[in-house]
Parts: sequence; C-alpha cells; structure tokens
Amino acid sequence: MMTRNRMLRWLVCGRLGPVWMWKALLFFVAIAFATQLLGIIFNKSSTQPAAHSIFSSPDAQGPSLGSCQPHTHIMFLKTHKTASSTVLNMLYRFGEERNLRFALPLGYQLGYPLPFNAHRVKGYRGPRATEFHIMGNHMRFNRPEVEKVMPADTFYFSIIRDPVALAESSFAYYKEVAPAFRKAKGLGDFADDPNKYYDPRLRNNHYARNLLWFDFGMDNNANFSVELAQHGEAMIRQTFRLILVSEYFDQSMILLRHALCWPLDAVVSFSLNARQQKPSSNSIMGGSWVGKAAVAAGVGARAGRSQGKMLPNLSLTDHQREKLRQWNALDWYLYKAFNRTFWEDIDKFGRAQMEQEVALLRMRREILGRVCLRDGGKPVEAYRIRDKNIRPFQSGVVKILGYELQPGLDNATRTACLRMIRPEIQYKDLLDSKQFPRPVQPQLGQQGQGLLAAGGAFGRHDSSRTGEKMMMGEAEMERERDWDGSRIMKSNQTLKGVREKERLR
Ligand SMILES: Nc1ncnc2c1ncn2[C@@H]1O[C@H](COP(=O)(O)OS(=O)(=O)O)[C@@H](OP(=O)(O)O)[C@H]1O
Repeated sequence: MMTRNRMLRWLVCGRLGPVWMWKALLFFVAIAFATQLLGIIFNKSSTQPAAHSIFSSPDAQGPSLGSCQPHTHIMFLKTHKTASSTVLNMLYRFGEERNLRFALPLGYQLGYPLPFNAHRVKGYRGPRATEFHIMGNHMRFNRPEVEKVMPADTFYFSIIRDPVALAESSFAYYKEVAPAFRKAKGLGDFADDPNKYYDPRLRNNHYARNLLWFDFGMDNNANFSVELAQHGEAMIRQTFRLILVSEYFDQSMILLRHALCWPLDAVVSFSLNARQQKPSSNSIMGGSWVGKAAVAAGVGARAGRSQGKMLPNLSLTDHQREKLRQWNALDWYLYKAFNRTFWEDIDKFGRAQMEQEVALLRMRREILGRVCLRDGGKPVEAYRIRDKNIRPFQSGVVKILGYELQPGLDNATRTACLRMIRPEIQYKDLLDSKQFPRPVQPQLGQQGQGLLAAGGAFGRHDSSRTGEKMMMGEAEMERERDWDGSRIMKSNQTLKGVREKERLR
C-alpha cells in the first residue's frame, strides 16, 4: 500500500507535475468550454444561418387562400396620418423579398402636395416603358398620371381614419408646418373657430382641412354639399378596389391579405410612426432628440425651431370634436361612407371567419414581437435607439417612436425583423440603392449625409447603414430642391419642364 502511494506521488509530482497544476488546467479547460457553449447559445447571429427561422415556419402562411395567385402590381395611396407608414412597410417588405420594382420618388414623396406627375418617379421613361410593381409613397392622387406608370391590372387601395383622430395626429405632427395650426394655442382653440386661423391660400394649410379629400386629389376647400361628396366618393370607388380603415387595422389586414392573396406574415406588422402620447420627464421642453439631431446636423430650419416649444395641447371637448367633424365635412362624409362598406365587406367575408383570422394575426404579431423586439416590443423614443438606421424621423415637438431589435438573433431572423421596423425614410433609401446601384464614392463614404424631407418637415439624416450593404443612392448626384424640401435630379430635363409649370400654380 505504502509503495503504491509513493509510486503515485512520484508519478504525479515527479513526472506529470504537481496536483495544483492539474487542477488549474482542468479549471481553464472548463472555463473555455463554458465560454464556447455560451457563445453558441447567445451569439449565433454573426456566423450561422438559421436552420429554421420563425419566418419560415408554416404559421407564416396563415390559413389557406385557395388557388389564387399573389398580386404583384399594386398602387397604395398613402394618405397622411392614417397608419399608412405601417402599410407601406408591408409593401416594402413584400417587394424587397421578391425583388419587385418600386415606383420610387426622386426625393421622399411623389411631388406632394402637387398633383402627382409621372415624371416624379425615379427611372420613369415614358408610359409603361418600365415595369413597376409597387407604388406607395406619399402623393396627391392623379389617376391619369398614375396610369402612365402602373400596369393596367394594378390593384389600387388606400386607407382612411376618423377625421377627429386624424386631426389630432396631424396637429401634433404638422403644428410647425401648417400656418393654420402654428397660430392656434391648441387643437381645441383651432376647433372652436378654424376660420380665425385658416387661410386657404397659404402653403401647407391642407394639413389642417379635409386632408383625406386632398390626398385623393380633390379640392379640400370646396364647400360641402351632399352632391359633391357623393361625386368624390364615386370617383374613389371607380379606382380603388379596397379602402382600409385605420381604426380597424387588423380587420383591414385580413381583407387586404385575401384581396391580394398574400401570406399571413406579409400583413403582420408593428405599428410605425406612432406618436408618444404622454410626455416623458425630459420631453416637455426642447432637448428632445429632434432638437439635438437638428443641431448636430446643422439644420436651423424647421426641426431646429421646435426646440424649446411646448408640446401641443390636443385635448378636445365633445363639442370641439363635433366642430372638427363639421370643419372636415368632406372627410367625415368619406369616412362614414367607406366605413359602412368596409363592414359590408366583412359581412360578405363572414364575421366568424374574420374573428378567427384576426385572432391568428394578433397571435402571430405577439410571437414575432417577442422574437424580434427588445423590451417586450414596447415602442421607444428615438434617442434611445442606438442604431441610427432604425431611428424614426422626427417632426415638430411630438416624439415619433420606434423599436430596438432583440440582440443575438440569427442572420435570417435579424434580417426579417429589421425589415419590419425599418422606418420609411431609411427603407426608401435602401430600396433606391438596390434599384439604382451606384459605385461607392470614397469622399462621402459611410458617413455621407443627405438632406431629407418627410411628411412636409425638414431635417437631416445620416445615410450610413448597418445590417445590409448599401450603395450610394442619389445622394451625390447633382440635385436641386424639390417643393417639399427634398431634392431632385437636375439632369432630368422633362422633370424640369414639369416643375416650371408647377411653380406657376
Ligand atoms: N397598426 C396601426 N393601427 C392604428 N394606428 C396606427 C397603426 N400604425 C400606426 N398607426 C398610427 O398612424 C399614425 C401615423 O400615420 P402615418 O404613418 O400615415 O403618418 S404619415 O402621414 O406617414 O406621417 C400615428 O397616429 P398618432 O400616434 O395618433 O399620431 C400612428 O400611431
């Protein structure tokens, strides 16, 4: 026994080293193994493609649609403050995933608020010369010009919202842009006596009256009459196969999915462009993200001016709500008319079937929200979003919220999640760069900055990108200012001619 112990000690201490050395070695091996394991669990994203992304599960398809073929020629009239950015995001995603061609604006809007002209589309080369699949950026509708761009079998659809809710959203967003709103202390004051603040001749005042009617291409200052309203309604029905209702967004998505023959995931979305309802501790006065961003970007104009301004007062009495309905009588008429037929369509679809599909849609949104979004999917203020490529554009003093991605996603899931939360401006830039690839210009490099305008307000954004490889879009092309503050190419002679005519209006 003694001899064996002595032999062991000799073996361990003499030939193989001391016991403490073995213990230390084992300890380091264990640590290295655990680190590897944790790395695999938490950091699969950078190296491994997802074998089974949640987006490729059978649930992504939703209930069967029969033997229909998905529509790929689509025109969406993106009305203002109606959840239209959320809808546009779906169109962007659907088209990007299938390499469809978008009729994109030269800047960020298709000539808005001037009536749409085909030459506003980047790459337009005469009636139907190019096959465009999807058109959906802000425009003032003008059917003959749209028909020059889009194929004859295009599916036209749009979205509306209760004019009172729309007025709240518009007042908050365009307070500094529309002169009629700028002068009013709050929305209630404006509602009490709109004529005191409203001058129809002033630019941007269309945001303050019958904005839906205006976006559909009609005269928002026309005196209300049932005959005129019916005529407008009939014009819309002639062109648009479906009018969604923002208040019933999920039911709208089910009708849309069936009309377009699209998979369920194509109409699952996270609400974009939402306004912060309650001010946070540091949001009453300037110092907001928009102020800082504007200062950093050297933009002293509209975005910068919002610094130091109070949040707009949006509270309304029942009487003021009613007055807003009267003030926006043409929109109120449209809302009631299309809301009625919306529910008739749901009756035809089947109420029980609708309930089932809406429940599936909501379940799917919740699952994707848990997978994709940080903080349980709660929208957050822009300044808290570290990645500037998913920070939403800010307008006025209200804060437009966005999302952060869940960390540690695999590549496929991350790409799909990113598409769902990428704000409109950045998404348009990305699609633009894919459709019109240009060599990277080293002098602008990744930090190239582009002046932008969206929703009628000015600001700056950084055109550097993460997540997907970006090529320079039109940023470095010779450009001139568009009506809405965005920039258009000088080289487009036809467009120049069009613009000269437009200036005379
Ligand atoms: N899914 C869904 N359902 C209902 N409402 C939604 C949805 N997504 C966005 N929103 C609300 O739509 C408002 C923004 O509208 P838009 O994106 O059309 O604005 S914009 O004209 O493009 O600036 C904005 O309204 P307010 O928050 O009242 O300003 C968003 O909160």
